[in-house]
Amino acid sequence: MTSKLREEICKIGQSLYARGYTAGSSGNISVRLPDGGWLMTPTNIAMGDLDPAELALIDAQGRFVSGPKPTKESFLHLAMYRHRADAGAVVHLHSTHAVAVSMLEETDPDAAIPPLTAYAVMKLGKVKLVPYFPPGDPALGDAVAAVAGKHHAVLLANHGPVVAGKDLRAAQYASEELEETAKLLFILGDRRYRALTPDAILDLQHRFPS
Ligand SMILES: O=C(CO)COP(=O)(O)O
Ligand SMILES: [Zn+2]
Repeated sequence: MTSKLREEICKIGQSLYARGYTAGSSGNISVRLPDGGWLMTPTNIAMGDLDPAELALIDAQGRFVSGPKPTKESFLHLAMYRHRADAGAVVHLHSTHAVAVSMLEETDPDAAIPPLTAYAVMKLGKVKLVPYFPPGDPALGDAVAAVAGKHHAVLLANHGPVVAGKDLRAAQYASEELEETAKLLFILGDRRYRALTPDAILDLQHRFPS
């Protein structure tokens, strides 16, 4: 069970890295274990270089158990889980277009990604913009904790998205949807566009309850 999860974390990390969803040593992944603990990616490693035997194990109390030193954003992941009992995995990326959206003055802090497509609405809900704090700063965890109960997808200002899902695939798919929707925003640029109407959004929420 754990070995399958370890392989899945690395496979998805490698896939995200290979397709340019996060670069350098940025990004991290965590998965909740059946015993209440977590597997987390190590700090300072490219997602393309993840090794199933080299993941950090954290216990149900959030204490480091074994493996390499976990991501410096471990408290940020734990903040998401603490406020989302349904979350089985969290993905954090520095995906380029989403980071760019996080810096735009015009970005709505309560709905950072507009409802451009059905999948953006279905996979993300309303994306909350969280103010800037340095990576690894505990204040970042507090800021995410404050909004995690209402938002499973948040965008850290001048940094990148943090997305929780019921399992790792769900968190991956939602993270990709966030980046692709941010990319659409820039493709549209200054042109006037039609986003989904409130009625269309309600209809999607009814058809695809999260
Ligand atoms: O994205 C990152 C910091 O925000 C990467 O940090 P880690 O290498 O510690 O996971
Ligand atoms: Zn980061």
